[in-house]
Amino acid sequence: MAAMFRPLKILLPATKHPPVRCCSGFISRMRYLNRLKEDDEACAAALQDGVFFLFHRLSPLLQRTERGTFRPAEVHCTDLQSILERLGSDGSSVKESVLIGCSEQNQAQFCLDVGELDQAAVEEECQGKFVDLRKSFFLLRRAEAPLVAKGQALLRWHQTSGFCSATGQPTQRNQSGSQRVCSSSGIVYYPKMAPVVIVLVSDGKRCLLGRQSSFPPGLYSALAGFCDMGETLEETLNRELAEEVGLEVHSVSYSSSQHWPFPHSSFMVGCHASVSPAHTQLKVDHSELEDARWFSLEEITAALKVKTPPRRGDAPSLWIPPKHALANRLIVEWVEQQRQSEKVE
Ligand SMILES: NC(=O)c1ccc[n+]([C@@H]2O[C@H](COP(=O)([O-])OP(=O)(O)OC[C@H]3O[C@@H](n4cnc5c(N)ncnc54)[C@H](O)[C@@H]3O)[C@@H](O)[C@H]2O)c1
Ligand SMILES: [Mg+2]
Repeated sequence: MAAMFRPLKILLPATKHPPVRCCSGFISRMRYLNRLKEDDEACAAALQDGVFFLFHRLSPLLQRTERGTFRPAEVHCTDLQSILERLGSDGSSVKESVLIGCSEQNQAQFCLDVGELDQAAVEEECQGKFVDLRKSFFLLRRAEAPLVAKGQALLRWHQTSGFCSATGQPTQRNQSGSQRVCSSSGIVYYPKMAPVVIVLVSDGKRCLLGRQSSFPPGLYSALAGFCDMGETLEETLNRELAEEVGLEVHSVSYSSSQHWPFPHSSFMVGCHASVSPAHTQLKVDHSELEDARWFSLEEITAALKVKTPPRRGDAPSLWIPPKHALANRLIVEWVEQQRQSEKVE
């Protein structure tokens, strides 16, 4: 029988999600940002007083804090101009920055790739280090990682969208970097994200995780798949589970979402789904997944305690995606739910 899908519902109390910002400060910031996106002159003025996150060939610049943690280096516009001058640049590249946000102090935030400058010289000037995005994403705090990922995704989009796919003519960006327009046809291009559904399936006592052969040893994650053209989220979820593990689920609920920068920009929609304990047999498609298995609460609890991936030569042990990944959030939510239902029983 085909799986039945109820409308997606919010699984957890709203307090588990980032608070909805309802103060007037938030509204005015959002309106200011929207104006900067649309109005080239206003954005050019904001560049003169903005803060900049620097990248070198798409790797973000990080600084070590006194506590030994990492944060993205923030450079004020006037400091940036002097640094560029000292490194022999005329500063014209600043207008290639992309707008990524607005601080609580209403200061516009931009990202700039200084890939044309000597990497070590910029690092010395800024007392930081350019670190590959995959590494830096997991070194940063949960609040900062998405900002850096967003900046890198936008910079990458501009670097690869210089020409119109209809006319082959150059495209020109607006000042904020929120769009590009073909100089010949006027076609407007916006940054693209690929929608992906990620789902944690439970049979009531165990949850289902899988691994691709490209994953590091021992790493298992919730199952994920790109949406095909024309599909609803529920249809993608249904198809992916059928394709990858031969399962039909009987209920689906929405948890939360995230922008995922790897390997390119995806918009990940996280869901929970259930199967009845009588229909848990897996038929894994090994062309897609190296392995998929049901894991008990004890196994998942132990995996959540693994803070660093096992090193080469260590005994193989289960570990799951780190805390910035939506898969981790789904797994933590499932563990909380299991513990709550254990208390009730
Ligand atoms: N944030 C997280 O917690 C988390 C966890 C697991 C997976 N992911 C991400 O989810 C994404 C999808 O997972 P998957 O690899 O299992 O997907 P998948 O099962 O759809 O298989 C990937 C294959 O789908 C095809 N494909 C179709 N549309 C595509 C598109 N727009 N872009 C790229 N490939 C496309 C390609 O052939 C590709 O090899 C991956 O990029 C992965 O990084 C994120
Ligand atoms: Mg998949």
